[in-house]
Amino acid sequence: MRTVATATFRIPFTQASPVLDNRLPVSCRSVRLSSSNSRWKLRQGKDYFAREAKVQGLKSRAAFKLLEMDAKYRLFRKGQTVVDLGYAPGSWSQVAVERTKPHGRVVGIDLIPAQPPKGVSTIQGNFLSPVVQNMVKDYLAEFVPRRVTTGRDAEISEDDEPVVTERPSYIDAERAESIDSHHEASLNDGKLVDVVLSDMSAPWDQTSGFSSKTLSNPYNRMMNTSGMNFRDHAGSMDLCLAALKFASDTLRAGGHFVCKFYQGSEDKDLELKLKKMFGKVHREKPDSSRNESKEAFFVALRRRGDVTLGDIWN
Ligand SMILES: C[S@@+](CC[C@H](N)C(=O)[O-])C[C@H]1O[C@@H](n2cnc3c(N)ncnc32)[C@H](O)[C@@H]1O
Repeated sequence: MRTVATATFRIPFTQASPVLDNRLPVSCRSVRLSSSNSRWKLRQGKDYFAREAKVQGLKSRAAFKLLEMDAKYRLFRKGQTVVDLGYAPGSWSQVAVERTKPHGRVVGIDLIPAQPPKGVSTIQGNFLSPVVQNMVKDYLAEFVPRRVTTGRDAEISEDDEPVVTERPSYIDAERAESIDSHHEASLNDGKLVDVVLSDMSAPWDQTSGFSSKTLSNPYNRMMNTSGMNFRDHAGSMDLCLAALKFASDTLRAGGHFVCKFYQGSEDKDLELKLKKMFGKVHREKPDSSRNESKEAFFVALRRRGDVTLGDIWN
């Protein structure tokens, strides 16, 4: 698998951009009023994270949201399998490739066609469709090698803190390992994914610029909120629930789940569901997420292997 050429990403935690000048030149002011597209471009130009993404070769400023969450919760490890739902244009996938190399696997799914970032396998389709979800599962079953899990060995990485325990006898250790690995194998049956990410949000319908759209620069079709809070909230709940169902089928015990949502009346219910399936659940609003946006993220850590969808849906 190919890997991203960019070295390490820097995470700016403080919004160091200078105070923006409201007194724009007349030409800019007229552009500002002309179309939402131009407004978006103008805002991106002034945005610290958007500029920094360009400098660091990241596909979009969204990368910094995931980098912040990873810095706080250590979501990734070397060699993991990551599924990135709504990956386009691909900055989260870039982060996942970087953090899981070498030997990591990143699979991205998106509605719209986009150039996959280096090292990422992608599927184009509507993730709300069961056909597309099955396609992703088939892809994983075919291309992700089953991890040979011997007791706790497979979970230990060099990042883990050393744990000092009393050594059991050889026979006890063999017996415990066999029980552990059988139990774990049955819990992880068909579950091949270590981290499920979802940054999905419904793209705007494209109304202009059809002739100038390219695969490598699809971003302005992905400006993602309708401006109607309830519609954005309800749409994001559907996408999060689809992502959670998928995670329930594919995420290994101990795996992590991150999903974007637009805050509203139903997010508490989603949080309760997540709390039943994961050891710890955090609500996050990263510094790089725009203040004026109602977007936020659930970071759900350590999937409980014995909890199924039936247990959390009441
Ligand atoms: C904010 S963008 C994701 C940005 C991405 N995380 C990055 O870092 O580059 C949201 C993406 O979700 C995708 N999306 C929305 N609904 C979807 C669905 N039902 N199935 C697949 N992708 C979807 C959109 O096409 C869009 O590309």
